[in-house]
Amino acid sequence: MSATKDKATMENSDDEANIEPVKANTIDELHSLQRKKNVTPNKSKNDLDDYSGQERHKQQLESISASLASLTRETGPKVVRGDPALRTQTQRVAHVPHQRITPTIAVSDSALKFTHVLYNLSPAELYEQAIKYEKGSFVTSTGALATLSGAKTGRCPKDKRVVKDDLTENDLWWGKGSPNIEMDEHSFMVNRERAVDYLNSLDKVFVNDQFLNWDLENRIKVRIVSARAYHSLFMHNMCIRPTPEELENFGTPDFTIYNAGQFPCNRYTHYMTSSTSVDINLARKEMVILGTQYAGEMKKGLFSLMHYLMPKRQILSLHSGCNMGKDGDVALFFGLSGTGKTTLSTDHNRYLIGDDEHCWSEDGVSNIEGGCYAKCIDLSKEKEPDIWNAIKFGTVVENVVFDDHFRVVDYEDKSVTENTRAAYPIEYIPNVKLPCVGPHPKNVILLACDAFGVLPPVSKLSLSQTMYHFISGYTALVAGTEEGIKEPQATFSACFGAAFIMLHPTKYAAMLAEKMQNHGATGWLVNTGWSGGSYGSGNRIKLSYTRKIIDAIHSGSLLNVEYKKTEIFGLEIPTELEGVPSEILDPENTWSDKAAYKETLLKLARLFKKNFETFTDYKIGEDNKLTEDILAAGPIF
Ligand SMILES: Nc1ncnc2c1ncn2[C@@H]1O[C@H](COP(=O)(O)OP(=O)(O)OP(=O)(O)O)[C@@H](O)[C@H]1O
Ligand SMILES: O=C([O-])CC(=O)C(=O)O
Ligand SMILES: [Ca+2]
Ligand SMILES: [Mn+2]
Repeated sequence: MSATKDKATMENSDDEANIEPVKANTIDELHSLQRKKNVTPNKSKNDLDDYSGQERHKQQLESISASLASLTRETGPKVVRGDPALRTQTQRVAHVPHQRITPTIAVSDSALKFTHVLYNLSPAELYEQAIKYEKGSFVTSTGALATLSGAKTGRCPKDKRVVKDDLTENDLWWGKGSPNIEMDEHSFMVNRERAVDYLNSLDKVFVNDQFLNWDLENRIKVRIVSARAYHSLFMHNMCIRPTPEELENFGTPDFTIYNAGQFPCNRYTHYMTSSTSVDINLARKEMVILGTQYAGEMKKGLFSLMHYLMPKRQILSLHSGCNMGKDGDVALFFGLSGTGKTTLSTDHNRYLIGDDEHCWSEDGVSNIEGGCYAKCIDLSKEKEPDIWNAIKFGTVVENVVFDDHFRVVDYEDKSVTENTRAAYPIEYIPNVKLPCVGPHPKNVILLACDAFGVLPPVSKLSLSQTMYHFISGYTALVAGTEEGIKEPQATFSACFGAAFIMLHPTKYAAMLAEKMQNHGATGWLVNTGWSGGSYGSGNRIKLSYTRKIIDAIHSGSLLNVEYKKTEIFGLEIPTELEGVPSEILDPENTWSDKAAYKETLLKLARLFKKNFETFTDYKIGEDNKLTEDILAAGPIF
């Protein structure tokens, strides 16, 4: 060790004459040389040098200040760009001399301080912020940023509120089964003020200006104001990232999220039932988050917004994955959480358009997002190589456990939660389709993870069956996976995303039926759940088998095989499929106890029937015949 050091010193002294003297007098000056100025992506080369650059910069700060404005005080806070802790940075120079107002009686304490705005920071900058200031932030062995989302490790649908006003009273779906729990405008403003005051009380906030929807004609500009680098990096990955030019001309956002998740709502506020509240106000084009730091609330809040805005433009919003084959054949993958949208749309032989949220317009499909949000529990390199490899620098991994020294993530560890997640930019998947748009779908695949083990691994659906299952939105997961065997829990979630829809499910269903009819798409029901018995006696269908099934759907080969009809559900099932043992194609074969099979099948059929009762009074679109067909397409017993 010391020998090497001596050698190095000697070599250095030999060369000494050739070495330039350090261009700094102090260590701080040396550090300041490390960072090149004016190469931040959101400044063009002449920005800040010329008048228009300064003007744009000023407008941007004013816009952010307006976003953060209190509605009971007169003005927005004084905002300035840059991290208050970084003394040597150029950004520290306050470019807002015009805002130097003398305090008057109407100005509150928060208007006397500057709120530093960290505007569209890069992943590297956000890593530094997270590691420095947010407990539980670590770099993993593959370079991802591990974070903790706090007490909430999943969404809180019971705490979601939507403002009921003249605009939304008739438009939206309210009441039984609806995810839209009402609140009034005043209570929204109470929560908004609380969030804004909290954010303004901080030294710094993160602001992301980004886009939703790859369909340029229907792109939505969103601004996310948050207090955590974790939230900013998550949204950087999940929304569409603007180019420097697009950011410069961003202008006023169409929708703004105030994420004050560290701070609770006040339970004495009308309509609040816990200290968590996730509030959407469509008229104000705003969303407020209090009392939960789970980042998925932002992603799915924006999805709710799209479920309102897009149908108004005759565009169908879909809780689905989407990919495209080499020949341009597009498939949609609908399904509730954990049924395989991300896993199956990420397919090494196909182009990924998106894993979770899409739009289907007159022109075809488009992804709403700029990233993917994959479940990580039990993630394995050989089964899901593309997702595995996407967990690298820039990716946020939430609530995973890793070893103390090498920071190698143990994907099997559920110590924090079973809902561990990775959020990465979509281009981290090698065969992504950029821009994330495609032609009209050829196949519409409905995924259900049936822990009862009675649904066939694959069935071909008629249009009315597709609509019946789309409106039902069935899956069955196992409640507690640890303490012994528990009964599977059936979940019905209309349109495979009842938590996010805004209008009545039949509105989306009618649009889907029309689009599928017009474009000749085929519907399929794929069970990614149990086979050979219910949870406890059977096993989850091997992912490799499901992939073979999906391959046969994509290639069209499954259209040309022999089918037989199942009893009760009346599903058309293939008798043979290459690469999949024929006996598993009919679930009845895989149950040793035939009576138990029949009983479980009937039990599930009754659950379907009961769930559908709420929809029997509704007409699907203008077509009476279709409505009748859909009602007849359910289980018969
Ligand atoms: N046969 C199978 N088919 C699909 N997924 C399977 C299968 N067997 C096991 N899995 C596992 O099930 C999970 C499916 O999760 P995935 O992330 O794809 O859900 P998702 O539908 O995208 O849900 P969300 O909307 O919550 O993101 C993965 O962890 C995957 O490894
Ligand atoms: O929103 C989330 O937390 C995860 C998700 O994609 C879903 O539940 O559909
Ligand atoms: Ca997913
Ligand atoms: Mn989802």
